[in-house]
Amino acid sequence: MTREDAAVTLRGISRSYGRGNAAVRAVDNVTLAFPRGAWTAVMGPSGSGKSTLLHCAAGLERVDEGQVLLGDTDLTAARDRTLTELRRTRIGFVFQSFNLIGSMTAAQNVALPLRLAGQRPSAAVVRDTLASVGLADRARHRPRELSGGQQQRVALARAMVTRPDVLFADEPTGALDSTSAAVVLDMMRQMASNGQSIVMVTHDPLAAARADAVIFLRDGRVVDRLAGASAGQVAARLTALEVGP
Ligand SMILES: Nc1ncnc2c1ncn2[C@@H]1O[C@H](COP(=O)(O)OP(=O)(O)OP(=O)(O)O)[C@@H](O)[C@H]1O
Repeated sequence: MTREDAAVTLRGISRSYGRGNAAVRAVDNVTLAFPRGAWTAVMGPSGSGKSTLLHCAAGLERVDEGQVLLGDTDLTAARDRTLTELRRTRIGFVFQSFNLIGSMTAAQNVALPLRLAGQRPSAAVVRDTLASVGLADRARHRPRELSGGQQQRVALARAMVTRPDVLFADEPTGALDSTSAAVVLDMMRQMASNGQSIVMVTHDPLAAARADAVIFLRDGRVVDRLAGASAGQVAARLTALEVGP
């Protein structure tokens, strides 16, 4: 894959926590490209470094070694201010716990990234973005007045309103029942089909099977990759890694 085809390129990245005997190499010399316009899932046993990898790729955390490129932009060389700006304008993030602001309506939550970027969001943009996740009629509702699935859809709309280069998702269906999860995954599938690059960490083989490809981590390293796999194939691979040598 050339650099032009990659939404995010990781070159020999490592990230450790702690010092001395207590040091943990959460991500260990990973080289990987997340293709542009594709949905990639990241799986692996608990503690294999999935969240750390995602946070490093999204510029939420610094790497100790190696290089992270967002398109052509070197995040590792960026100063903190530049990185904050890049995160606001070119990266979208959704979390397991939604992270909406409770005192704001759905529309205000969706408008927030544009406001933070110094723009005055038009009502039409906010309305259209909420409509794209099927929540045009919930614009004035606050998070506590919405179901978990609806809250995650507001979070998706908030992440997408800036038209980010990459949408990062950390366990986006982890707090949802299976019906709400399926709706959220359908929306992410639609976004990917429209050309949105997505990188998603998940424990759920059903969620991973909706992605175009699945990367498997163990002990901070990439150990396998499946493309177009069924949920059963993904689950079997994950189980083998969890019990493997
Ligand atoms: N802030 C931190 N301080 C110390 N150690 C950490 C920190 N964050 C992660 N680690 C360690 O780094 C390793 C990888 O953690 P990480 O959260 O990236 O794994 P994960 O695959 O996302 O796990 P899970 O599936 O359980 O969420 C683990 O051993 C973890 O204990």
